[in-house]
Amino acid sequence: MPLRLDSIEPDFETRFTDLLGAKRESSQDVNDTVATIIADVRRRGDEAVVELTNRFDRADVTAQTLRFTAGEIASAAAQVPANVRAALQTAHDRIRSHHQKQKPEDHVYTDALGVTLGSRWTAVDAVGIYVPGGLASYPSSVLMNAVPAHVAGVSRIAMVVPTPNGEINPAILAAAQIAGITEIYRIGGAQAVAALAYGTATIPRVDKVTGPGNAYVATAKRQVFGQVGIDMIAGPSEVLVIADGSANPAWVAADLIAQAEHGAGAQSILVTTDARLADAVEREVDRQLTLLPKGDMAREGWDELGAIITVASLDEAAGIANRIASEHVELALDDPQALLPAIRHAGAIFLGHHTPEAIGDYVGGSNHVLPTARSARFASGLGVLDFMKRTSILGCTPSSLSALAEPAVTIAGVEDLDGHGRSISIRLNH
Ligand SMILES: NC(=O)c1ccc[n+]([C@@H]2O[C@H](COP(=O)([O-])OP(=O)(O)OC[C@H]3O[C@@H](n4cnc5c(N)ncnc54)[C@H](O)[C@@H]3O)[C@@H](O)[C@H]2O)c1
Ligand SMILES: N[C@H](CO)Cc1c[nH]c[nH+]1
Ligand SMILES: [Zn+2]
Repeated sequence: MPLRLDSIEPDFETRFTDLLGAKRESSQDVNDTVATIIADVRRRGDEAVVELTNRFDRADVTAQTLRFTAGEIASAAAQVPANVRAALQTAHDRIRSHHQKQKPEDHVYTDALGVTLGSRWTAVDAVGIYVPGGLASYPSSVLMNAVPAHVAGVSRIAMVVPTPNGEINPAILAAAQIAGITEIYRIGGAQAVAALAYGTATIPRVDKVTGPGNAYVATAKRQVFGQVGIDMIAGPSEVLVIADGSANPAWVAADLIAQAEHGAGAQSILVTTDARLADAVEREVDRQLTLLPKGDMAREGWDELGAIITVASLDEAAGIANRIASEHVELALDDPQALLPAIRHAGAIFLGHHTPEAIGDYVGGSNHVLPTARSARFASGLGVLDFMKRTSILGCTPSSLSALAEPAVTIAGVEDLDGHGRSISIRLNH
């Protein structure tokens, strides 16, 4: 049973706070397990990666087979039916055209004192993209990671993907082929993140690791941050649907189930102004779960972390959505534009009855790698800028240096850094 809350109940705040705390990206157990795995990979390199991969994925790899060969990629991709390839190509092209619009421009100008100021964008040299593959397989996540990296101009893209029982969905490799990825390793979990961050004999280290994954992957990214860059914490999926009486309960239920089926830690929440809709959606979820092959997994998620919250107004619904800061927020309303400005914290917002979140997972064109676990309060979804960095440019002439010297030397003095002051004053009148 999902949690049922009504904002007029006296204990609402306490129960809502419990709900906010319920979805923890990583428990102490996961933190400890991940720290041990990372330390092991740093110490023993390939040997640890192979051992952990065979233990967690039952994959039967050796250091020699960690990397897919060009022949393996080509023959797996060739097995993919033409309609699947065409669908992946459509997704690729739409993601690419949207992400091309995110490319930032350099700018340089000279201010009134004659100081040249500017910002220059350059790509990260080498990135590791994580494609999840434990409970489900995600060809779409190959594209969501690889396309913005290419658009940014990254020269080396190394992809990792777990192969449970030694198997890979050929569509993963077809997506990689479409996206032009050739360096692919059969590894997942914390050991893959550690190998990318620290490097092994077989897997050269990268500068940044991106991509979604389960709690082990999200925690590993958190732990290697600093050694490498990371995009964000993109852990188990979430959706929050804001609906009023205009919503179709069957459609809302289908969207809640779609996130719950991502498995462990996935969370689906409905916030509605209409008590009758709340009851109808709860009944619909139960009915539809019996129709799905993966209904059991989705039911587990719905029972464990699902919630239906009844509120008095759409403004109140927006306030609750902002406090939860969900990965996805759907506005299942006749006039979604009216509420849009009020939603400030969300990884992605889906407008109106005809925009199910799943269309964004695949072919909408926007990125599905999005911040989870309330990190949308401060983080954004994956995009071209995640694969670039900005360098500032500064240039003084003799006269602009003279004009700025006095305040600069003064500040150096109050910081008691005379060497700084001297490096400025030594140039004056030259
Ligand atoms: N936020 C996003 O943008 C986004 C996008 C797509 C998918 N997702 C999420 O990605 C996740 C994919 O999870 P998944 O499990 O299917 O694949 P995964 O690739 O993330 O994780 C599989 C790996 O987890 C590790 N693992 C599993 N159990 C372990 C244990 N007990 N100890 C140590 N390591 C262990 C193994 O190494 C395994 O290879 C889902 O939670 C889904 O919601 C998020
Ligand atoms: N909803 C997931 C997180 O945004 C992404 C995904 C990929 N495939 C299906 N769903
Ligand atoms: Zn999804």
